[in-house]
Amino acid sequence: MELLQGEFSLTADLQIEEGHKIALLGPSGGGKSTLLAAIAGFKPPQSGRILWRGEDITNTHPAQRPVTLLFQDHNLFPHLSAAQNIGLGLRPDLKLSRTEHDTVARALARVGLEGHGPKRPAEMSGGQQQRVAIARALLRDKPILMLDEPFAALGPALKQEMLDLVAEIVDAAKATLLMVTHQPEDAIHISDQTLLIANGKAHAPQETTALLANPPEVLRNYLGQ
Ligand SMILES: Nc1ncnc2c1ncn2[C@@H]1O[C@H](COP(=O)(O)OP(=O)(O)OP(=O)(O)O)[C@@H](O)[C@H]1O
Repeated sequence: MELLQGEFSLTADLQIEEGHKIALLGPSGGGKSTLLAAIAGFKPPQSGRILWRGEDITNTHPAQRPVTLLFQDHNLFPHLSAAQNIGLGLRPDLKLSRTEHDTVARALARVGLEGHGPKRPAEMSGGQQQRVAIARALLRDKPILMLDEPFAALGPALKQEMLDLVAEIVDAAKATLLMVTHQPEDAIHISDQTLLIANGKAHAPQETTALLANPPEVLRNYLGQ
């Protein structure tokens, strides 16, 4: 597919195999967020198609796509509590059953926020807010989870913990993960494949360790090697 955006054009001619955990790596402005937005249905391509399990979803409404997309920030509704924000992942009308309330409580505990359910985002730190957003994304149970630099606001220890949690949940659900990161060590930590995007071209995913052991020039420049 090809997507035009002002002066910028993104081309992506590639296939992603289900069940992989894929890091998106490449220079700022290269098109990483644009690719995720195209897959999620927020930016329509000018030409080409996006297929999911052989079905053309190029014109499918974002809500109907098999995808959850989590941004670095602006993920939570400020007037809702942490528990309500998570509950939205289960039921958009928030009419939760007792079992669903329990699921929300477990999700909060899972991201280390037991007892924080009644708090509103403004009463929480940036990292705590992001953990709430992650809890909701994980509950949505879609086959593709896309994270756009999700852990930038977290300290190193917490970031490792969250990467491990995401990996564990993605593996358990046999889901596919696409995660934008600027940290090669995060790519090594969580991904088995890495998709390089530079200068508006998305390359086919390659094995992360092999790619980073022998990076092409554009990746070497980006990594400062
Ligand atoms: N709404 C827009 N209108 C016009 N151009 C845009 C728009 N949004 C982004 N761009 C341009 O598209 C290009 C790709 O942006 P994109 O956000 O996908 O890059 P990125 O690889 O995610 O960068 P970063 O690592 O800095 O987040 C950039 O050159 C950017 O200036």
